[in-house]
Amino acid sequence: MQVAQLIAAHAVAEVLAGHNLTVSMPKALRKVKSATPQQQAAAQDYSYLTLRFYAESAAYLAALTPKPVSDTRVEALLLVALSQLLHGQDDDFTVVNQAVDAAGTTGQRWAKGLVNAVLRNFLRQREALKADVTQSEEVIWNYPQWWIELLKQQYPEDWQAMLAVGNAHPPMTLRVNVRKTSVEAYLQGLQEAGIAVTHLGSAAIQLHQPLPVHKLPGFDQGWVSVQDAGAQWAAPLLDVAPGMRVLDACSAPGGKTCHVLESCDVDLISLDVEAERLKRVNENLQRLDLKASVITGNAAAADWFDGQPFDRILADVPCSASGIVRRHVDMKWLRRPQDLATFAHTQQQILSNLWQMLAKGGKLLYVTCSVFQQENEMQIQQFLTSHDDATRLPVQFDAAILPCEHATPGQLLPVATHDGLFYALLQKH
Ligand SMILES: C[S@@+](CC[C@H](N)C(=O)[O-])C[C@H]1O[C@@H](n2cnc3c(N)ncnc32)[C@H](O)[C@@H]1O
Repeated sequence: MQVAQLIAAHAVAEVLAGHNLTVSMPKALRKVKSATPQQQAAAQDYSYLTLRFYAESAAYLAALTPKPVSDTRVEALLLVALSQLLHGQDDDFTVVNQAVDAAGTTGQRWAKGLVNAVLRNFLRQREALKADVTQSEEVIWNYPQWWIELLKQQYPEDWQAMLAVGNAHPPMTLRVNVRKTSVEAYLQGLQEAGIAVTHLGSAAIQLHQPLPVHKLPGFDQGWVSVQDAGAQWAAPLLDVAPGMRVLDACSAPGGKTCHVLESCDVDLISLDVEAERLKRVNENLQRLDLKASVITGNAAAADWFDGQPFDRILADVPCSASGIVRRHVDMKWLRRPQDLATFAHTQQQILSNLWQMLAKGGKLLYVTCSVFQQENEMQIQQFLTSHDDATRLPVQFDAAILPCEHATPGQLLPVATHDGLFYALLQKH
């Protein structure tokens, strides 16, 4: 899998230079056109592994090299191999040999010798180095220190569990499209296909092992979608009724838009600022046999609005994604503490603008996939102080319907069965 290590190194180097993995990975795959699907999948796994345990691998690398590695791709290759040696499944000597071969293709003549020396020294000195390397919290938890401090301050009881769950593999959860089939019939189909699952409640079914979607019974026919169980709270909390005029203001790729439409016949506008991402909304609507008006527009502006107030508005606003870091492992290293104020400002602008489009008596559901209170509770408190026509309604997570462990008012903390999300329901009077 030297090819896989090389692709992962390309992707990791890009992330460390400040680019998202969702952009970096396809770019890295394009660089090595000869990669087989198996090598591409392994490259994806290696890049996730490396970014999940980046602080630890980087600390070992610093301890093993007297000065920083001058070539960023060779440095990334070493980080990939060290992560595999620390946390991967492959045999140590295979990892080292493949990394040395991969180094030979980087065009740096010194790279093979360096990679060989660093990795073999690691295998020899691993135990001796461990005590020095694993001193800091950054290395113990594999998060930046500011992130650890913020969670400690905001969640004194739960911060360790939250950090640990963010480093675990995310679950793959399905949502049955109850317009096309029943949950019972779909569970039966999964059993017949030999796919082991747990029915979490309502339309949410968790796979014991992730699968490519096309291997799921009826996926192409729209019987089922992939959606985290925590995200499946949005549609019921929005409390829609037939015929209502509904806006999903930040809708792409359309998970919540489709869930709302599966649950009720409403007149729904699916808005997003990114036209490219809206293509996914259209694909999902088509696959699931659902209808919405899909519009490109800015939720913080009104140039797309026809002046008819909405009965319900879903504002699943852009955020730090700190509640879904196990799915976006690059975010731990790309986010900066000052980003929270920027997100909070954008969220406030979107919220205030959408509020004007809500009918009297209407409800707005504010959602983030963040655990940071600047984007959540503090945001809503600030909104309520400046909008005296707003009442906050209780958000009732009923564990008998869907899992909601560790829920503080509106805040689902990330746990094994669901992501970390925040919900606030506001009514206009
Ligand atoms: C958390 S994602 C939404 C996920 C979606 N609700 C779902 O369930 O599939 C946030 C979305 O907000 C969009 N967005 C960011 N800023 C926006 C703005 N000013 N107006 C509208 N959409 C925006 C992003 O393009 C992104 O698709």
